[in-house]
Formats: sequence, C-alpha cells, structure tokens
Amino acid sequence: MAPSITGTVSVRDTTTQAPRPTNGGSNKEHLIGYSIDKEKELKGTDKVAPVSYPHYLPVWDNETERYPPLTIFEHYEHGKDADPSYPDLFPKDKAQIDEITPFIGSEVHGVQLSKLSNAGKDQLARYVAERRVVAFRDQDFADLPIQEAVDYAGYFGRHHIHQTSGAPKGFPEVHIVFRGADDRTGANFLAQRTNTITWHSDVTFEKQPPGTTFLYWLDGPTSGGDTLFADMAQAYRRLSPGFQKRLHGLRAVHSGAEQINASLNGGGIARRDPITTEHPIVRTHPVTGEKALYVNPQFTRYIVGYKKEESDYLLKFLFDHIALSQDLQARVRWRPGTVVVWDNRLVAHSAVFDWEDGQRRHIARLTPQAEQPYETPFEE
Ligand SMILES: O=C(O)CCC(=O)C(=O)O
Ligand SMILES: [Fe+2]
Repeated sequence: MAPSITGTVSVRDTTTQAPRPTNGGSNKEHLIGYSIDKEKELKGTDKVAPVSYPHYLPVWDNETERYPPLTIFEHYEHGKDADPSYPDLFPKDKAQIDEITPFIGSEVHGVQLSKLSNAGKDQLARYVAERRVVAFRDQDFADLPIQEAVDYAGYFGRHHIHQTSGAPKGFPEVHIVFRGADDRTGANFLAQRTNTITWHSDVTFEKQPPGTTFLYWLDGPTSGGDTLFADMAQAYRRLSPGFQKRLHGLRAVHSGAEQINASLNGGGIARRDPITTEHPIVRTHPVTGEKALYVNPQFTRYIVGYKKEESDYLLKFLFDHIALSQDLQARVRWRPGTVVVWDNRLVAHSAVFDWEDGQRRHIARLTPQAEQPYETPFEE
C-alpha cells in the first residue's frame, strides 16, 4: 500500500544521474533545478504547452517519506514460462516488428501491452530479454489510472521504490524523469562538461536490481531526448576467451551513497539509508542463460580484492568498451504513446540531453526488481 504523501512537497527536476564516480568512470553530476512555480508562471502564456499528465508530476516529501532497508524476497521469473514462439504477444498478422539493429532493439506496432494476458506478459519478459530493449508504439499505458499501470508492472516483480527520485503523489513506486519547460540546467551543465551521457544500469547498488523495466512517455521535445542502450551480453561476447575468463569470479562493489548525497545536497530526500552491494562482474540471465557484463560507471565503485589502480584500470577499460562500441548499441527515439521495455540485467542505458529550446520532457518508469545477480562458470 502506498504511503500517503503529506508535509512539505517540492517539485524539481529528476534524473537517475548520480554524482562523479570515485573511479575511472565518466559520468556527470546530476542535472537539477526544476521549479514548479516557474513553470506555473510560464503556463497560460504562449511560451509553454500545458503538462499533458499533471497527475504524473514528481513530488518529494522532505519530511515524512522514509522507508526501512529493502528486504530480500524470492523473485519469480515469468520469462521462464514463456512460449518462445510468442503466440500471445504477437498474435498472427497483428504485430509489425522492426529490428533497430541485428542484436539489440526492436520497434513494435500493433500490440497493446495493457491488453496482454498473463501468457502474453510471460512472453513479453522473454522477448525483451532476447531483444534487450523494445519500443512499443501507440500504447494507452499513460492514460490508464496510475494504479492500473502499477499493478500491471507488479506482475514482473516486486516494485522498486527509488531512494531519491520524485514520484507522482501517492505512488512512490513510480519513478519520474522530468525536465521542466523552464529548465536551464542542461545549458549550465554543458558549460562545464562536453556531453551529457551517463551510462548505467538502474539501481545496481540494490541486492536485487530490476529485471524487466518499463519507461513510458508523457511529454517531450519534438526531437531530441532519445535514450541510448548498450547490449551487455554482446559486450561480454566481444571479449577474448582469455579476458572473459579473467573476469569470471571477480566481484565489484556498487554504491548508492553518492546518489543520496547528491540528493540531500540539492535539497532533496533520502527515502532509505545508503547501501553498497557486491555483485559478480559477469552475471547470467535466468531465462536465456546468457552471460553479460554487469558494471557501470554510475554505481560501480571498485573490484573486490584489487588494489585501487588495478581496479580503476580494469573498470575504465570495461566502461570505455561499453561506451565506445556503437556497434552493440541502439538508440530509441521517443514518440507520444511509446512504452520502452528493457531488461536491466542485459543492457546499460543513458538519457541524451540534446535539446536546447526549453521543451518539457516527462517520462515515468516502473521498475520491478528481479533475482540477486549470480554467475555461472566460464565456458570455452
Ligand atoms: O531519461 C532517459 O532517457 C532515461 C532515464 C533513465 O535512466 C531511467 O529512467 O532509468
Ligand atoms: Fe536509468
């Protein structure tokens, strides 16, 4: 049951971006600074369109929103039950599927996600694991009552409640990505940095990070604000057998502390105490059995048992490998009505802040948690 939000409610820009890493990563400080009053001031003038989904505007409760640590739970992976010929997800002659690249990314027309049976949802989980990220067009998801969207995604795993991000009032399990129409932090940010790319997998500092993850469009610029995805299984396969073998057995520490500090420093909230968690550097997918790299510059801090220089060096290599290999990446262009579903165990992703004309960008994420990452032995 969602706690009610009372007390001081503030509305600001939100992204999942954490502050500078302590290792060789290349991520950015988070982009902050939205004020609802400014947007209200502009509203009613011809400078800015009204918010399409005002009930999805992010709020924070600085005073009362506080949660105990997340507990371990038994995750049921529905993708394991899927018929791999996808008869319920893609009934005959209904769906048009366009592969964005051979390995990663599909764009689907003609399927209404909200209407899927449980068999269809099982197949969705599996299909997304196969394709890594899928953009479903012309969806009614954003128009459903928020509770229905929440219930829908809850089929795939226990909802993650984000430690810092804004959420629609009364729905802390919905993570909101928002940049207001008055927002100038992007320009300010780019005055200090050369780009806005922040590769990450979501909340990898948690003991049970997300699996099948949903992001759906509410408002956005006419062009720009795409999302980048990198195929982490393909990134693993591109390495030589000798190098793959070296990575097996290594574990890395992921930290959520810097994200919490950045939130508190910016006047935001911390819903839980910060945690760090060790995960294997190579994890295995529970449905497909594929191995994938599982490190990211946003949250991975160091390799357990390595000296600092060794750890920084190896992590930098892996972060660069992911960021520079555009031949294992897909770029998803948003359109009204789009729902993007990805498997957070198999991709890294990054927002692209490349529009400068003050248009609003507003997206909602539902983030079912999955199993504790595990590793299976290296195979020649
Ligand atoms: O804004 C985006 O394109 C992606 C945001 C993001 O990283 C997320 O919601 O997990
Ligand atoms: Fe993210």
